[in-house]
Order: sequence, then C-alpha cells, then structure tokens
Amino acid sequence: MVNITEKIKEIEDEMRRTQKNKATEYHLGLLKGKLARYRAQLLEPGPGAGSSGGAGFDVSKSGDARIALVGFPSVGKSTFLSKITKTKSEVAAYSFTTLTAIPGVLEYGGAEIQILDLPGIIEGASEGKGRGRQVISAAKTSDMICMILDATKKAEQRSLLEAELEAVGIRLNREPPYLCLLPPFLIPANLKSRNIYLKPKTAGGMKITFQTPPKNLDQKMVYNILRDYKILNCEVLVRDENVTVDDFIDVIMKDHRKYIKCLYIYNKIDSVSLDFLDKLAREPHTVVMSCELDLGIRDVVDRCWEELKLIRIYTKRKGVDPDFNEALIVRSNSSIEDVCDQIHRTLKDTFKYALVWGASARHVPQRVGLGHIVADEDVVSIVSNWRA
Ligand SMILES: Nc1nc2c(ncn2[C@@H]2O[C@H](COP(=O)(O)OP(=O)(O)OP(=O)(O)O)[C@@H](O)[C@H]2O)c(=O)[nH]1
Ligand SMILES: [K+]
Ligand SMILES: [Mg+2]
Repeated sequence: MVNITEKIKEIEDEMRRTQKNKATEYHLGLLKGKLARYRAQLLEPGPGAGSSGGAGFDVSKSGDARIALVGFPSVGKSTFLSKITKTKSEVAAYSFTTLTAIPGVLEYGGAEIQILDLPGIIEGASEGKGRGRQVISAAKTSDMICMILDATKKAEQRSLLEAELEAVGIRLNREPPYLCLLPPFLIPANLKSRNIYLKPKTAGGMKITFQTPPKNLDQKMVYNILRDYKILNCEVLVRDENVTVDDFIDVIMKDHRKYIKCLYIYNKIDSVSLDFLDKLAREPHTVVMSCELDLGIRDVVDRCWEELKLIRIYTKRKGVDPDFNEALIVRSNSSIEDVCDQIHRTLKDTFKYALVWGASARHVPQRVGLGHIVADEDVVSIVSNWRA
C-alpha cells in the first residue's frame, strides 16, 4: 500500500510547483480536494495510518469544559498549568519535557475547567511527527484551544501551528458552514462566506445553483471536486459571492471538521520590549503574560472564561444565602428554563416563577418567567407549585 504521507507530500509539492492563475485554478481546486481526503484518511486508525492512528491520550473529560494547551516545545505550557491549577507538571529548559497529557482543574468561581497540558508539537505534527497526531487528537476533543506562544520567538510560529491544526481539520475561531435563508443583507459578515448547502441524493445527477456567482468558484470547479469525491447525485446551493473552494471542501468533509475557539497566549513577555508587547496585545483573540514574573495570569484566566461563553448561576433557597463555591453552568444566552433543566429534568413542570438577583435583573430581586435570559453570576431562586 502506498504510504498516505507520501501521497500527501506529492500533492503538496505539486501545488507548490503549480503557478496560480485562471488556467490552473481547476487543477488546484481538485488537488485541494484530494489533499483534504488523504489528510482525513491519515487520521483514521487502520492500515496506512501508522500504528498510533487517530487515538489521543487516554484522559477522560471532567468538569464543565475542557481547554487544551497547544504549542511548540518549551514555550511554557507546563509552567502555565502549574500556575493556574493545583497540578504540578514537570517544567524544564529542554524540549519535550512533557511526554503525555497532564490534566489539571482550574477552579473559576464555582465552575471547574479541565486544563490539558500537552507535549510540545513541531512542524509536521499533523503528519505524525513527534507525538503530533496524539496531541492534535486531544486538542480536537477540547472546547477551546489555548495556543501558547513564546513572545521572544518569530511571528511565524503562530501561522505554522495554525497550519498544522488546519491540516487535520481543526478550524479556529470560525463558524461552521451552513445554509442561512435570511436575505443576504441580513446575514452577519462572519457567516456570509460559509453559506453553502449540499444535499447528496440517490439519483438525478448534480444540480448546482449559484444565487450570486462567487468570485473564486465556478460550476465546473464544484462539479470536478464532487466527481472526485464520487458524489454524483446531489443538490448544491451557494448563496454568497465570497465562498471559496476551501469552504466548499469543508462542507463535503464536514464530518472531519471541528470548529474550535482559540485564544492566542503569548508567554515570556518579560523578555520583549514594551513596543513589541503593545503590538502583540492588540492582535485579535490574543492575550499576553509572563509566568516567570507572574504578570497577566489573572487576565488570561478571565479571558479564557469569557471566550468559553459559559455562565455561572448560583442557586438560592428561600431564607438561605447562596453558595458561591458551587455554580450551575449553562451556555451564554440561556434562559431560566435551561437553568431548571440543569437542576432537574422535571423541575419546569411545577415551575411557578423565579427570583433573580444580578446583572440580568432590572431590579433586585426581579420576578421572572421561564423565558428570562440569565447573565453570568446571577443568583436564582426557583419557586415551584408543589402538588401532592
Ligand atoms: N523568561 C521566561 N521563561 C519562562 C516563562 N515561563 C516559562 N519559562 C521557562 O521556559 C522553559 C520551558 O517551560 P515549560 O513549562 O517546561 O515549557 P513547555 O511548553 O511545557 O515545554 P515542553 O513540555 O517541553 O513542550 C522553562 O525553563 C521555564 O522556566 C516566562 O514567562 N518567562
Ligand atoms: K520544556
Ligand atoms: Mg511541558
């Protein structure tokens, strides 16, 4: 069996050799489609995928969310874990100090977040270099990736790591593609280019419709790629002019894609100039810190919490103060109904009203119904109709 890694390399070489122009764009589109398919195969356990296959490290999920620490060797991942949790992960000045996944628990106002310290990854990780594939599989299981970067190292470190994660189907800080039926001018900018519909059928050939013709995609390209994937009967609807070949391939490969939030954390800012620091801190989804000088750690942790978009609710019984060491965790934009469901499956059946103290209440306490949207750190008291 021809090695998949070799096939991937061949395609990558060919893409590099091929000049980008109107005449080659069909060929390049097709190569991108093939590349995506081989890369997915590489992650599947079985022949040709290498012995480690797609398996990650054996750490079970716990707590309200999981954050994976991903980065090159010796950027300070383990130092950071040891700062924010009670777990001590070995720290040293040499690369690959950490050899497996080390879980720790970050306690945040009654919420518990599992933090996974991982071995450092290097270029080529997505193709199995080092423990790359295992690290990436572990990252794929997380609710958020904290990409730890060394502020003293070259800017390319960030794009190199992003490329490794992209190569295995992880999409950072992006929305999954989906068809939105709103009129185009009402669709938020971040969702626009992801506006694609693909439905495989059993017969009838391909029906491809472009509502507004995309600038960098045409029917022939869509047709060629679908044929290469052996999807010969289907309905395709593309609604936005900004849709690209890559977006289209993501839709075909949707079962192999994972859309994860990423916070870029620059460590070791004790060793860079103030000007440079200022520049780093202004980048999107980015925070800076120095584990060594204990600078900015609290802000980084607060930012992690914000990015997870979770909400802590403290429940209160009549006449008793709430316990702020124990929070009920719900997603942002949750209602009192979601809070009830989190407490007990049948609680809303006997629900009468709720009293709310906190940011979501217009006055305290506010008496609200099941539809009321709660805010982080609200105190909620549920009043039920008890029936015999
Ligand atoms: N100057 C400076 N050094 C730091 C800082 N944080 C960590 N270090 C040092 O960086 C080195 C690597 O730290 P580790 O925590 O082992 O890094 P790691 O990313 O876990 O490394 P691997 O497990 O090998 O991938 C150690 O010598 C730390 O003392 C920092 O904020 N500033
Ligand atoms: K190290
Ligand atoms: Mg380490």
